[in-house]
Amino acid sequence: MAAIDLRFHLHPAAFSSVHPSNSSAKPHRHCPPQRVHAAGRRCLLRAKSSNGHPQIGASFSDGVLDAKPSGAGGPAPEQGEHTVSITVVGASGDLAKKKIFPALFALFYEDWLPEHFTIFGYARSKMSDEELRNIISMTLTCRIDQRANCSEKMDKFLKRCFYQSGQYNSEEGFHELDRKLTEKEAGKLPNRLFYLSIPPNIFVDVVRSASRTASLPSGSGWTRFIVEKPFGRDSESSGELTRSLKMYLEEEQIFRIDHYLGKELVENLSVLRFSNLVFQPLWSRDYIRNVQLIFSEDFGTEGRGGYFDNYGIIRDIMQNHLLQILALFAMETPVSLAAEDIRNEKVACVAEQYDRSDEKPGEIVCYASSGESVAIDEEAEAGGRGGGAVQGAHAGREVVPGVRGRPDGA
Ligand SMILES: NC(=O)C1=CN([C@@H]2O[C@H](COP(=O)(O)OP(=O)(O)OC[C@H]3O[C@@H](n4cnc5c(N)ncnc54)[C@H](OP(=O)(O)O)[C@@H]3O)[C@@H](O)[C@H]2O)C=CC1
Ligand SMILES: O=C1O[C@H](COP(=O)(O)O)[C@@H](O)[C@H](O)[C@H]1O
Repeated sequence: MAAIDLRFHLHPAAFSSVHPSNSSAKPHRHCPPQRVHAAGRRCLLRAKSSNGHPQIGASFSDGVLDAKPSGAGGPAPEQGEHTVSITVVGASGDLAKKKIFPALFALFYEDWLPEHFTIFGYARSKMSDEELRNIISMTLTCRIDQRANCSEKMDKFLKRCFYQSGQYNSEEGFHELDRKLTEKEAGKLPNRLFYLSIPPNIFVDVVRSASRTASLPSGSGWTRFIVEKPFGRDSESSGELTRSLKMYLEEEQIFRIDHYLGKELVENLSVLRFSNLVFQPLWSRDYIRNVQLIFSEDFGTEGRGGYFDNYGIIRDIMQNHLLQILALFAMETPVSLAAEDIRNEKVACVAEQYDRSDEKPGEIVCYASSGESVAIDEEAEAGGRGGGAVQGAHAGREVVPGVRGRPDGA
């Protein structure tokens, strides 16, 4: 069976400016991390997101789905019962089935969803509410610590799930969705979230149609959109995507998601680094010789062939998921855990790799599939070899926009 195996190799010299071996070279900025303690639950890092909402909160725990008045779409009313409607656009797809519905169920199971909520699936495929429920129920698991009353909870959850079929680029389907959402909101103070679980080439169509017909009027609750990566295939198309989205939305309404940042192991990386006196002094090129971030899947491209042909596996997971982990691993201590400060340190760290590639020591080496090393370099970029698909056991050279490096000895 074909497998995908990408390695991200970080040379120790990457630490050189980040953690100078001569500690007098740069004053060390100390910032103890703050954590949010959710009663009875694990500790979460508190980080403010770039659009003003708490970063963890932006993943549903506070201010987003608990329907407190906040966010774009006008101030939500202060009093009365609130309700939140979550529409998963692309509900028939892989991500929706594998991750989004199970994640929503996990939130429901742990009582993180507000009392009044409704979930809608939206896609072109024709299906009834019952058919959607059947599909969803196959992937729901009680993956949480306590599994008590799991099937009972699943039934309750599924009863709150509905389906609306429609096109992405026409307003008709979204009109009908709006009608059904209004019916379910039943006079409560509404808030609406649209999760775009669709290929990126139709993001703007959906935002245009949904914002015109199914978003809440100003003065009512908020309307927000979660956008999945990839955010374009290079910086030009990424800028174009943002400009297009902003024709219909305020920045505060747009939430860009990288689900790797929500993985417990990745979240814990910051805790491990900045909360441990044992590790802090050791986290430098003096003590770490080699770091490899390995992305490995034990299955083939499955339904992703067309997508990989357009974007490539490197754009799919490397210049987002793996680069984020690399940055969290190698960045200098941020002045605070506000998202802007973390982002600034990540950018500095990645820019450092870029700047140092001419001096040889800073390097990012990528191995695709069978272990063949893939240099991310300017020469490849100039040659225009971008975005080839990684399928089966062999991979071509690919270009990561804005990142370059060299393999050992090159
Ligand atoms: N799959 C994953 O694990 C992850 C995916 N992502 C991102 O999430 C998004 C969705 O991914 P995924 O669910 O895998 O994608 P899918 O290819 O499964 O597409 C989702 C749905 O979109 C509709 N669709 C697919 N292709 C087209 C098209 N060319 N034109 C119009 N509609 C189309 C289909 O629904 P219908 O025909 O019923 O309308 C499909 O069920 C992508 O941006 C991807 O990069 C991010 C992280 C992980
Ligand atoms: O973003 C993506 O990630 C998944 C892998 O996610 P994981 O949480 O299962 O590790 C990958 O399969 C998909 O192609 C990509 O778009």
